[in-house]
Amino acid sequence: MAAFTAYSSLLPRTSPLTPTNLHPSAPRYCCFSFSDNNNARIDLAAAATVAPLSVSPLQQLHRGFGLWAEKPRKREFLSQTFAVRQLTGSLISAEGHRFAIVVARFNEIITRPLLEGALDTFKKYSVKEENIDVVWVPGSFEIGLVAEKLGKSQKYQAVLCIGAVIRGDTSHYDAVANSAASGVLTAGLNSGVPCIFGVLTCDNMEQAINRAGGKSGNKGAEAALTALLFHRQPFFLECFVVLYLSSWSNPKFPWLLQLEHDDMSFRAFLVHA
Ligand SMILES: Nc1c(NC[C@H](O)[C@H](O)[C@H](O)CO)[nH]c(=O)[nH]c1=O
Ligand SMILES: CC(=O)[C@@H](O)COP(=O)(O)O
Repeated sequence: MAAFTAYSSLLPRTSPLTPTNLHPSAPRYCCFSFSDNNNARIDLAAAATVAPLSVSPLQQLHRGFGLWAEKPRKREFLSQTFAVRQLTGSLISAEGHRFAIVVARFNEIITRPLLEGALDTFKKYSVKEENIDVVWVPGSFEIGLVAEKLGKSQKYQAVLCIGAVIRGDTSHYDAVANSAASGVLTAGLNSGVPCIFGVLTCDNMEQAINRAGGKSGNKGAEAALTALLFHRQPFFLECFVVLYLSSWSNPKFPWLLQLEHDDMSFRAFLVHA
């Protein structure tokens, strides 16, 4: 049970708590799936009870939004947040995690060292080579399309996007750079999987060289670190529960969502200030 900390990563792809047929008074059944710290997936068929938090001491204690998990018998406190929430990712070991990298061939002299920087970083954090898929695309303009497909495949914890857009004589630069940025953003939003923006947008080749392992570091390595950190954000878990609750509950009332399972119970609370 100790594996379920605030840093447990809920896989956002799962969790069909269907708000359509919910009523606050009745217990509901749902399927909840998340991973422990070793990323072993655990699927819980859980009974979800949703009830108003009418008890005022609880309300005072838990103002804001938070969640915790506990063993029914031990009441072991695992994670809880109060009105001021601090959500961080964890950077311990990413062994067993899978990542995809989409990399643009255009300006390969820059994108290849960015890719190598990313691969080095993944290796440092124990991501196995066989758990990394690299997909080459013609240019940065094409990255978003492929990133979205990879994200939607639900095979990866994050999709890292690498490219290098270098200014020429015309306004073409702006079109490619902006499309790459919005493509990667859209891929993340549409797939629910973190799509990390590791696309350089430089005024000249010198700036690009400096950022591909030169005097300004390696932005591919930095982007890989972001992928490692971001996919462990408990944010996904909380975000999901908030969406679920807010889709039907009356905002004037606080609610408690409780998911019961043989081994543990999992609760989220939402108390409007
Ligand atoms: N000029 C740059 C491009 N241009 C190519 C486009 O990305 C795209 O492949 C083409 O327009 C076909 O759709 N790509 C880069 O990654 N960097 C550039 O500087
Ligand atoms: C992305 C670019 O700006 C570049 O490759 C295109 O150069 P140009 O504007 O000189 O056609």
